[in-house]
Amino acid sequence: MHILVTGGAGYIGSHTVQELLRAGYRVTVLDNLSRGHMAVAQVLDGAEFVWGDIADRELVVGLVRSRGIQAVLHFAALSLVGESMAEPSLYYHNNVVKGLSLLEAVREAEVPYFIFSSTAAVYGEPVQVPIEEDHPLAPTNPYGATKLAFEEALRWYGAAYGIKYVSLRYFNASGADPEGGLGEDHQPETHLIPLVLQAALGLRPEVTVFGTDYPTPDGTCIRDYIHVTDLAEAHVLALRALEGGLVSGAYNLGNERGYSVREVVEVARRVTGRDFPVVEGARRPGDPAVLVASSRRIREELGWRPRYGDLETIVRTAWEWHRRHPEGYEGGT
Ligand SMILES: NC(=O)c1ccc[n+]([C@@H]2O[C@H](COP(=O)([O-])OP(=O)(O)OC[C@H]3O[C@@H](n4cnc5c(N)ncnc54)[C@H](O)[C@@H]3O)[C@@H](O)[C@H]2O)c1
Ligand SMILES: O=c1ccn([C@@H]2O[C@H](COP(=O)(O)OP(=O)(O)O[C@H]3O[C@H](CO)[C@@H](O)[C@H](O)[C@H]3O)[C@@H](O)[C@H]2O)c(=O)[nH]1
Repeated sequence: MHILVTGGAGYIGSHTVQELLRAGYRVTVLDNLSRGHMAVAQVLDGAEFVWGDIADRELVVGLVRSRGIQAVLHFAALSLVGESMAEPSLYYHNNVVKGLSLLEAVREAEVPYFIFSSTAAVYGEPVQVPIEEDHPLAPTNPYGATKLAFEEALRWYGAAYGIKYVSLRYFNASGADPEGGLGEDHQPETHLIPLVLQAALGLRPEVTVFGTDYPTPDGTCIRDYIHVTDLAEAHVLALRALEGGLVSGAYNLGNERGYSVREVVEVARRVTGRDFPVVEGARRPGDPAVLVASSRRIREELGWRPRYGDLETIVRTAWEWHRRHPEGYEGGT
């Protein structure tokens, strides 16, 4: 089966392309490189890379028809909570307007299967933890709102046009390919674990804790960190399940265990054996206090089992990559 992966030059998309290739799928990546890395193509040399935009409907329809594509895995998006609060227009345009254009191309070319990268941010501030899939959907930031808008469009397109889909609601993706070829490299970096590791490498003077007055045991935000390879494997499972007749729907993906910002810093100090300055700062607008998943549904229905579930392992795999690629992909693969 031939798969189109949008955003496959980015962090989670590239790790998923690797798992798809290992599982024997043929893969074409579509990425406009607005946030991704051409160097990923050297690591994933079994995949075809096409430089283009998801909103280029003619290009997408042409790729689907010429390659006989049967499934689209849609990672391409802007995905930073803070940036979305400052620039909602960017987020509505890229994630919703361009996303809908992609969906139109998928409908026109009659692609049967679709997997969407959704997010814990669709839930907003949890009314109960761990969060199950039927938790109210009330995003607290434009990023989550745009992801929810696309999820809903997909649901209605699925019902009306017969597209079989899965929306995977990831919690905090982290870690790096344990075999060392792929890692996390965002420019600028805003994610906690790579920032902490860059501080441990001496590439940043300090780490700032965003908010110490949250209603949590140590006052800092709690998140559920999930290894990127475990996420990637969930896509392969979801794809196989769709091929086997799975009913469309949404699944959470997290480790069902929350860590505070301070706990992440402590784990990073232990794993790296290095100390670095940590300063306390203001809250970052749009951040919910606690996000912890229940992944019961995907475990029970698709048999998903995380292989790299504990935070030390997650941070260790990320550390291995950052140590070898202090300047990210631009420093060479
Ligand atoms: N990183 C996380 O913790 C996390 C958590 C939940 C959900 N997600 C979702 O997972 C997906 C991937 O996240 P990531 O961290 O790998 O992000 P990323 O920025 O590393 O990758 C996104 C890729 O999409 C590409 N892209 C963006 N807009 C495009 C467009 N219009 N046309 C073509 N390509 C385009 C970028 O160039 C980039 O390579 C996103 O949809 C994100 O919302 C991420
Ligand atoms: O310098 C920093 C960076 C982050 N944080 C905190 O660390 C936590 C994690 O932040 P970050 O790594 O930026 O991830 P999130 O903002 O939680 O968002 C990620 O996880 C979401 C799902 O939970 C996804 O939807 C998003 O795409 C993805 O970026 C948050 O509480 C931040 O406030 C800090 O305290 N200091």
